[in-house]
Amino acid sequence: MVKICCIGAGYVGGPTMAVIALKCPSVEVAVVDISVPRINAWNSDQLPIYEPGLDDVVKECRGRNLFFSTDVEKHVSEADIVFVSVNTPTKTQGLGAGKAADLTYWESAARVIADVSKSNKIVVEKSTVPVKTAEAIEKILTHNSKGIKFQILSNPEFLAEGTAIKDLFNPDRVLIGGRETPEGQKAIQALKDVYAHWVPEDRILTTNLWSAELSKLAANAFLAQRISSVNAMSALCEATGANISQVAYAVGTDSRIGPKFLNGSVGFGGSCFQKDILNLVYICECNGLPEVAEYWKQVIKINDYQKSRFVNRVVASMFNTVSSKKIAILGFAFKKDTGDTRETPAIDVCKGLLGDKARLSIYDPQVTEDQIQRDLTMKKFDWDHPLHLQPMSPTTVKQVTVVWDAYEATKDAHGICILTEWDEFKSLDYQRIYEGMQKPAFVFDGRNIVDAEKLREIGFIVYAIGKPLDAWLKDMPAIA
Ligand SMILES: NC(=O)C1=CN([C@@H]2O[C@H](COP(=O)(O)OP(=O)(O)OC[C@H]3O[C@@H](n4cnc5c(N)ncnc54)[C@H](O)[C@@H]3O)[C@@H](O)[C@H]2O)C=CC1
Ligand SMILES: O=C(O)[C@H]1O[C@H](OP(=O)(O)OP(=O)(O)OC[C@H]2O[C@@H](n3ccc(=O)[nH]c3=O)[C@H](O)[C@@H]2O)[C@H](O)[C@@H](O)[C@@H]1O
Repeated sequence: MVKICCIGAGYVGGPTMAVIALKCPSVEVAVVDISVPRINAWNSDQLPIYEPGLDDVVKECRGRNLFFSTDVEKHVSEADIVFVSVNTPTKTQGLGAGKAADLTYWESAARVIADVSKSNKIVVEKSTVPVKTAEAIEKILTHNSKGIKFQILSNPEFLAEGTAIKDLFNPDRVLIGGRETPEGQKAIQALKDVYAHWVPEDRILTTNLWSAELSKLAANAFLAQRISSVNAMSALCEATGANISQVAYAVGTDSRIGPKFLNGSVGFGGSCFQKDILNLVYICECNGLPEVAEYWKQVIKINDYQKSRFVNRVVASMFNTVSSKKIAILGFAFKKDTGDTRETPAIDVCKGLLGDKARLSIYDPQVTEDQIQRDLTMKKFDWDHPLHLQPMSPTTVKQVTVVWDAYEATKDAHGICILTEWDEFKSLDYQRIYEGMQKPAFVFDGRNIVDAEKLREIGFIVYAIGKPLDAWLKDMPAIA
């Protein structure tokens, strides 16, 4: 029986391994992590991450051929294939701080593999890493091993949160990069055999190591670039009276461009787009390509611009001050169907409003008060370290309350900011909400999910990203 061990039981390691266990009953899969609470949660009824469909997959396999454990050494030493799916956050200190990927967790995982291995192994990079990481890992493994042979493969993950199980069941492609030697090709074939249990052969792409590593960074950069492109257009739409949904539809019907991923928004978030582009920028700079670095940097600059533009709209339209005004924040997660808040645009928007002394009442169906308080007090990039290594939040932001209902959040509020596209925000009773609010009552839709015309009929002043502006907003220009 093939034995797989995955180091890192996070958003990628957990769901990916659960699906491998489901689709390959003849393979034994152990997911290990240094975080005891995380492993305990994987072994309980309350999984550590919210992901539609994940509970059912875990329930079916856990205890059969899927195991979660903190005994990293035991499971690594027994495995034929070791996936490494630890976090690779942006460095906060030292060389490359604020840009380069922090490979501390990766390196410590590689050292454990080198220390405890007693048989040859295939080591699979599942984390997103800088190009050429495999070479560094090879050095750690070969310098510390006692004649044991390791083959390194790059097998980046393309799942998106909120649709992870769907994406894993039916991936656009699985990418496997390896050495172009007979041993390298044999390792590629062994990993291909695992995926071939459910992924059609023509969707399993094989490349050399560096192409696989770079393709992952490139894919995220292209996806984020689309959002920054549409968001840049949204600013121009507001200035000219064009409508971003109509423009995006007209552009996306060109089959060379395609309709997906063209929704204007308050900005992209999530643990990876910004981190991976910063990493790409750093690699370009290190390779003497400042023009290429500058090109990709712009994707992040537009994203930051979009978030501050949104805050400025809110403040400008409420008579240039939100001091002591209650603003309801609907949605804090970086997208719907996840409780993940890493790099969520809500953090920047809330901080911007707090900077103007607003009082915030926040509601998100999946994010806890503790998480929101941590996010609003944590330093940049700290959120991507394992929870037990994050600094404890000694202070709470007093002007913030977290409530468990959208109606409670909006009661007596002066304005509402919709920051996550949760479906339930589309069908709220906005008439009831309007009646309970201060007047004039504002809705700032950062996700274009409400029916702005209906809300205007109720009496709201509505701002929606990239849509023609209300007369009120036209009279109150926001300088970003
Ligand atoms: N979150 C996502 O949707 C996607 C993430 N990725 C990439 O996958 C990687 C992992 O991301 P996430 O799963 O989101 O991170 P995560 O933070 O949810 O999980 C990483 C886990 O690794 C554990 N860990 C760290 N060092 C360890 C060690 N030495 N031994 C054992 N466990 C260790 C941590 O305790 C943590 O539980 C990152 O490189 C990310 O860029 C790729 C595609 C999608
Ligand atoms: O490497 C990763 O971590 C993953 O990053 C993204 O997945 P994820 O961040 O989970 O979610 P997305 O659906 O890509 O959304 C990212 C952000 O962009 C925003 N977005 C997305 C689409 C769009 O049209 N407009 C828009 O603003 C979302 O609201 C969200 O804040 C990629 O889609 C995955 O392929 C990749 O594996």
